[in-house]
Amino acid sequence: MNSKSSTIEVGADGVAVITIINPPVNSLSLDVLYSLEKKLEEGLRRDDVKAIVVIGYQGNFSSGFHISSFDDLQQGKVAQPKPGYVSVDILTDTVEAARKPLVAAIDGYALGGGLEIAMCCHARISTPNAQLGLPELHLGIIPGFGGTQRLPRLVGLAKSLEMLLTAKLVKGEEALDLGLVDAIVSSHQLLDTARKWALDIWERKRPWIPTLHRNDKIESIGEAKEMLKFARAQAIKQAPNIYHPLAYIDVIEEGVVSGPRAGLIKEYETFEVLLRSDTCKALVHIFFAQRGTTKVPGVTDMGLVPRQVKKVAIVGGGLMGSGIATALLLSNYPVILKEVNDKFLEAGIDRVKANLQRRVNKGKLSEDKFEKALSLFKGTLDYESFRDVDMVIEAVTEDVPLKQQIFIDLEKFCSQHCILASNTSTIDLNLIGEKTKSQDRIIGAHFFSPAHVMPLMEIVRTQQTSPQVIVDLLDVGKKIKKTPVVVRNCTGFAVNRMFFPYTQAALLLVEHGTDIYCIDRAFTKFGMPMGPFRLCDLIGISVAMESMPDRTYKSMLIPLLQGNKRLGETTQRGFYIYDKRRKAKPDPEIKKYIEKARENSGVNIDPKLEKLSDKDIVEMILFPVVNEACRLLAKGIVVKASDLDIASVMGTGFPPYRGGIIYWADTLGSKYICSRLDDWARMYGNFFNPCAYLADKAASGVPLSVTMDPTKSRL
Ligand SMILES: C[C@H](O)CC(=O)SCCNC(=O)CCNC(=O)[C@H](O)C(C)(C)COP(=O)(O)OP(=O)(O)OC[C@H]1O[C@@H](n2cnc3c(N)ncnc32)[C@H](O)[C@@H]1OP(=O)(O)O
Repeated sequence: MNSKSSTIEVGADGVAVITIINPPVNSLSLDVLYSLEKKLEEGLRRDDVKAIVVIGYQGNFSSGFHISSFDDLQQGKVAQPKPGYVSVDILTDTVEAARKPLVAAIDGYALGGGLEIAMCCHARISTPNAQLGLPELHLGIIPGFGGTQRLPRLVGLAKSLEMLLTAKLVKGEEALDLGLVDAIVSSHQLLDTARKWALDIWERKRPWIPTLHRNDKIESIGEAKEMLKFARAQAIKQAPNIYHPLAYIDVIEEGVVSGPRAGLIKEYETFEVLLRSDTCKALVHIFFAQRGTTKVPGVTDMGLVPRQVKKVAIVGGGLMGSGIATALLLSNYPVILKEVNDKFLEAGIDRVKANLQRRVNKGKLSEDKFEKALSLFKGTLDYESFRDVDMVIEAVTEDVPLKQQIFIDLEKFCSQHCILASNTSTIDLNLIGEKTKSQDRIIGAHFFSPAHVMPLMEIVRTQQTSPQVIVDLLDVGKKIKKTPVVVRNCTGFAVNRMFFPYTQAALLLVEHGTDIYCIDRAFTKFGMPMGPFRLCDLIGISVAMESMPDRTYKSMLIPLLQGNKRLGETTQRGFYIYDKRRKAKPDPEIKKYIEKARENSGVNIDPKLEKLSDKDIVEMILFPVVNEACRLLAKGIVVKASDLDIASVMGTGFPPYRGGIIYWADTLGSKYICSRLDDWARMYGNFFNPCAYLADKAASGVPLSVTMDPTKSRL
């Protein structure tokens, strides 16, 4: 059997079973599609075949078009079928219009092109655990095999808009309620039921209506137009910089107004354009970069098998500790939470309960699962119950002697195989473990607040951390649905290292005359969820990199604000003022603080910086971030540039459709970035000095993402 193909097997009942094969998730490469086309034609031609069942190999229907082929198609490296060939010629005019019924038997994933093939069939049978959806939005494209026309005809416009514009997947039961599938059966009954269903259609015992011609679910033109108008306004509001959400609406509208055939044509024409867009290229980069974070040379390529972590203990029930405990409980890990006294323990337990309860209130967790999570959760005031845990995550305040003592105690009480992790965001892990002999099993598990919500986890390894422990933590990370980025031990790791220059550059601009609120606006226009000052108010002002005085801009504004208890949202005042509903409003009073800060630091207003364009604001603040990211690459803190792209997107809110910090920088070119930093360094000081890595890349014209041997770094 070719691992990228499809097979056909005709049974004595006259049903041909066509299996899509491309493990692990049966994505549709051009090879697979061509093979599928041949098998479909064979099934339709053969006299001994009455009906056809389409199924995916080993429990997954298909995860859709093969995303790795996008690059080849974009660059014209492969001969591709004429536009619309798959969508119209094959799926619509051959499969859907066939004189033999086809039934899709869906288990596992039926996504993108996979679900589109299933929707062309005359019925769909699914298992309860199957996941169905059209997640093309995340790739900067629209479906290209008829999904924008068939989904609304199966589930109605409102639901299809929701599924398409949020890339939402639905499970078997919901798919049945919606009308996306026709029956739900267990995995072991799937094939038999689908065969029987196909024969029933052939014998006219069940309806045989092509999906494209169904009109029982789709709204009238008038109603549809209203709904699409609303959806269009929402899409513009939510993502003004990107076009493809609007393309969904335009293409659906064409189908509603001019008929599904016209909709299909507009769909594939639009698909072809979007496939070649910068947004698609950046989002596909993010797709693979995200999956690439778990591939760490010298660690994950050594054939190590993750050991099973059955029970976890958390030390410290504050905001971070309780968030981490929540994340673990939600993935069914038994968790012990340790605190120093009854009062703190109770508060920690209450935080965890409140986190879980909020999920129940939002409909994201059933009462049963809430009870199950709580039954796995225990509090303690000593280390006695730590003897059988497989992993401990320390999450106490950033206090070196305290953490050192905790690790001494952990070494005493935990078994020898137990992973000893710290959630520190600033302290050297070697220092934390200095007083133990367990350096090989000490590792950083740096979560971002709120830990049960934020998707990123930095896994920090020291020179001594064993690869086995890294592999174990990567596995736990996957199970609790975090995207891990493995970093080496250094000040601030990857995310905070990039975050420091971000806030400092913003403060430098303000002290030289740029308006705070103009800066924040420029960043929301750029695509960040909020600007640097609004973010500072939300998370509290970050500690400067004292250990790097050569590139620390010492703002006088921060101490002034802190001195007046303007600490951000928590005190209802910071760079903004906040009402009771935490809505931010610019505060004219802030001017007084800025003037005082200028006076204290002896900085004058620079007329050029007073009226910077949005583009210049973004560059003056983000190029120092790029510069710091280059230092991380030069030092080998991360193994590949794409890890920083993921860290920036998931840790700092960098817009994914710009591909992450280094990807974005490479679209502008290192030469341009370096020359601008050089200019600013001359005008505003060392803070902007380009590092050797960046300067080298600029001189040689090599993209920043091409990493060099860290041992040769001049940093
Ligand atoms: C014309 C059409 O309308 C256009 C399309 O169909 S575009 C494609 C639409 N489909 C998608 O966007 C689905 C993308 N895939 C996913 O979301 C997830 O992979 C999944 C939910 C299917 C599975 O998730 P999970 O179990 O966590 O496994 P995950 O690690 O992501 O995937 C397993 C492997 O399959 C690969 N893969 C998954 N779907 C793929 C696809 N559509 N194309 C190419 N590779 C794919 C992954 O890159 C990964 O490869 P690796 O092991 O070398 O890193």
